[in-house]
Amino acid sequence: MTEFAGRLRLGVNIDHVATVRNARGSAYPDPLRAAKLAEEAGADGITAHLREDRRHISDADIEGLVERLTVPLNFEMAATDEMQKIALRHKPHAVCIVPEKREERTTEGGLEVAREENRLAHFIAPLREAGCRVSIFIAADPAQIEAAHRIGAEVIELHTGAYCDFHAEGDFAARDAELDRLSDMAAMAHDLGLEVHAGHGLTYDTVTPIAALPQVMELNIGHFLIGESIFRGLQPAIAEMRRLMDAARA
Ligand SMILES: CC(=O)[C@@H](O)[C@H](O)COP(=O)(O)O
Ligand SMILES: NCC(=O)COP(=O)(O)O
Repeated sequence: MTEFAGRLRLGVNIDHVATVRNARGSAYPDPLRAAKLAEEAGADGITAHLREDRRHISDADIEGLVERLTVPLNFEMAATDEMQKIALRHKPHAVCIVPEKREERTTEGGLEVAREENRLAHFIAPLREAGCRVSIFIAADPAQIEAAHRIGAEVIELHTGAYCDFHAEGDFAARDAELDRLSDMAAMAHDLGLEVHAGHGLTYDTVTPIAALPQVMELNIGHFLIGESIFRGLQPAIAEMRRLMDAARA
């Protein structure tokens, strides 16, 4: 394993605890309780996506996380004035800028940084000045990585959704080709001085090759872990993901 491949951090995304809560409009299950359990289970951070439509995580959830977490909060948000104001109010450890469409079921594709470099450079500047580590959620595309670097992002998070989807569909040739692209982009981003993260759709079956990429410093994983927690509990589900990540780096 390459000398810079240190301990790979796990960010647990708790969006879909809120999805279950919102299904009935109840107060339970509480995403903050899940976050605290994830902390105890060894999560290195918590990720939460405050969507414009609040379909899962709410403004109150973010306030509770900011007040109660003892590990870093990675606040996922669209590049809108509303979300920028919320981020500047809370000043989370990290902000990850993600593409968002109300009609989507989940994040589709990466942020088209190259298409709106000037706007995004001005958008992230106050977040960086506020001390937030700014990450850009992008597809494995060199133009997007170069643009993320030019606008001053410190981190890029590579979208692993296509890789995971190809695996689930049994299209292993396409999966392996996407994995090669992710590997090449991780190396390119690292060589530019960007910190490299990855996430979306990762499961026990797909995490190992991504965790083995030496430039990747953090994985953000949520939907699968929350689903798996129904059967084995949240902390054991996290522990197994942690075990697989560590084994990939051994
Ligand atoms: C950006 C990303 O891949 C996820 O972290 C994001 O939270 C997906 O949005 P949903 O959780 O609404 O699917
Ligand atoms: N940015 C990816 C993330 O936070 C979790 O994505 P998923 O595991 O819920 O698909």
